[in-house]
Amino acid sequence: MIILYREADTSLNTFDTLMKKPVETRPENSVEVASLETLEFSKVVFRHKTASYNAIDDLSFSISNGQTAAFVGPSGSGKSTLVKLLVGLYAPNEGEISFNGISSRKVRYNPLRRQIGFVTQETQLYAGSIKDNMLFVNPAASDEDIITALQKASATNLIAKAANGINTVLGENGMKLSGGEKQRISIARALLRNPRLLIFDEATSALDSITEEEISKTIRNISDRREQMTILIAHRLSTIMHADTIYVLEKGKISEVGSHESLLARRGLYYSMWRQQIGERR
Ligand SMILES: Nc1ncnc2c1ncn2[C@@H]1O[C@H](COP(=O)(O)OP(=O)(O)OP(=O)(O)O)[C@@H](O)[C@H]1O
Repeated sequence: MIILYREADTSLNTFDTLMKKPVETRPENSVEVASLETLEFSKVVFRHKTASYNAIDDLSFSISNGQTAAFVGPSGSGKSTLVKLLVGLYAPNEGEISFNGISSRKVRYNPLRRQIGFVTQETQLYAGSIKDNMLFVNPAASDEDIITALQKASATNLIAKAANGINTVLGENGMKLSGGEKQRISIARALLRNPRLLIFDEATSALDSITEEEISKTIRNISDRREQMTILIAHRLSTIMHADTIYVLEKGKISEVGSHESLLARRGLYYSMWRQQIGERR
């Protein structure tokens, strides 16, 4: 886990830096999606400029409010590229991405991005209080909003042991947090946006297996509340097995789709990844 305590005026994390990249240079990007309820990829093809193959190849899926979709697959199968397409950092070469049925070629991305909460394996907190770290994403949030978000992220023990509650200062001269505690703050921060879509991108990959299990449970509780759409991206299948639909990616294509049980019954790539990971844990 990479932990950075940054100055308050720098970006929160790499993804937020990326999210700030302007994409609304075209006048046709004028339609605002007020409350994101559905997301659809339809036969999307994307090729990096320097590549001779498609990173995303004829990919179709859809998700609507309350549902959880997971994407798994070997390194290089296109998981990161898919997320970048989703938030408009890349535009499809072919096919269509739509939000509430509106084409990505027409939507205004900045209001859309404000409805997306993102948790990565890189937890970046800056030197300031827990509250400062939370307000960064939603300056209008009240103390009560912050505490509710921390509760949903199962971070109440952390607040109970912090000397000054949410006003406790973090960082080199303040309270030191474990990897799991930092990740809980990161999850609470994503929730404080009241996101319509939550993306957990390898959110437990940098944690030891006991902490991973605890954080996975928290992620599951959050997605089980069905208050938003949830997208899980992970190598470790224990983190995603509860998803409504699991998509197995191979070389940019969906090779298998289904629930955990149905994919195990297929005895394909998902099954072999599962067998391998169970073996590693023994
Ligand atoms: N900027 C880029 N330029 C050229 N090719 C790229 C670029 N980024 C990714 N690729 C290629 O696109 C394909 C998909 O990569 P991507 O990073 O989306 O995979 P991934 O499943 O997220 O991998 P990992 O699990 O290792 O993060 C790979 O073949 C990768 O080499």
